[in-house]
Amino acid sequence: MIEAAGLTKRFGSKTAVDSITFSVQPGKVTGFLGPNGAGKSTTMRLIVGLDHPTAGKVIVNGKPYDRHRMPLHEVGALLEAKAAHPKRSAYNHLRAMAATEGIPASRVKEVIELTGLGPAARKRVGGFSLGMGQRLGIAAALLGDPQTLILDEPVNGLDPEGVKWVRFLVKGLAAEGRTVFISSHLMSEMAVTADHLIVIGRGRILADAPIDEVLTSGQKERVLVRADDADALAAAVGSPGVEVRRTAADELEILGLPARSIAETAFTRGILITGLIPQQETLEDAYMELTGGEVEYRSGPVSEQALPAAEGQGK
Ligand SMILES: Nc1ncnc2c1ncn2[C@@H]1O[C@H](COP(=O)(O)OP(=O)(O)OP(=O)(O)O)[C@@H](O)[C@H]1O
Repeated sequence: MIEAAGLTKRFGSKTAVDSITFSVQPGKVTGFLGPNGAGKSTTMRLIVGLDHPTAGKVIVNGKPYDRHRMPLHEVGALLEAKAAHPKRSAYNHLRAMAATEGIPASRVKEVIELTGLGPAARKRVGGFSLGMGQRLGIAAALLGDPQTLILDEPVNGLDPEGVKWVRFLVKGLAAEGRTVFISSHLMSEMAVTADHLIVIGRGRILADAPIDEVLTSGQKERVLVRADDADALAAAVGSPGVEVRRTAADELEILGLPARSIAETAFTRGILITGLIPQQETLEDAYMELTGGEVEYRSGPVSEQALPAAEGQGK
């Protein structure tokens, strides 16, 4: 179990993590979701003692991370891919880690098998793709067969097969009663992987609830309606709590009323409805609703002048 209380981290004038309190329970996958710069990695680094809080505290399995005598057996963490020495082979990297806590070579072989690293295990880590680096990071996290796993964006760089594999792996680990805390900026991934979600934006917790609750909270019914006289319909349905947007000359998007009551209103006013389509709120809509005001880096329109420079980057 992970328990944070008033956890705060400031870098100069920047507050990366702003007095957050939460607990991550064993036996389920808890997703840690938030846009870029929300404070996910910083929180995870605080949990495993790689950074020290400015205020508040966080404990794992009852103690601060660095008070555990055999931390690899307590907490496995994937914090940044390719944390290994580039000239070392994956096998030697894992062996060296294992040696620090007396973990046998047989376990190193096991995690290599488990993470599909087999064919690359003797190759230098420096030549690894992002995906292979992620697999190695996950192998390292699993080495001590820990009760708690903390994985920062584990599907980053993985191919679809790899993404599925991570999903299956973390669900299996949670089903064994372990605590699994996994960060992502992708709602779609969390929706199929996590049982519980903690949503963070600008260092603050925006939601902390079972996944189904997060996905359905704050949803307003949304219906797309086509009518011969859209103006008359807009006037007829207008009331506090109902939002009406004009999407075309004969089309309205109505929020806050079920389709049936729109149809009834139109019927009693003699307005002909030619289309009535209830809209499903997408996962991304739910996510945007939660994090909308809390995004640090917002995409803007790409100007034509900006394009050549952007193309030149990374070459
Ligand atoms: N060492 C540091 N020095 C200064 N600012 C930092 C440092 N580490 C993180 N920050 C800032 O703290 C904020 C939170 O960063 P963090 O990396 O924790 O976010 P994140 O949610 O993990 O984002 P991403 O999804 O982009 O990895 C950002 O504004 C970031 O620029």
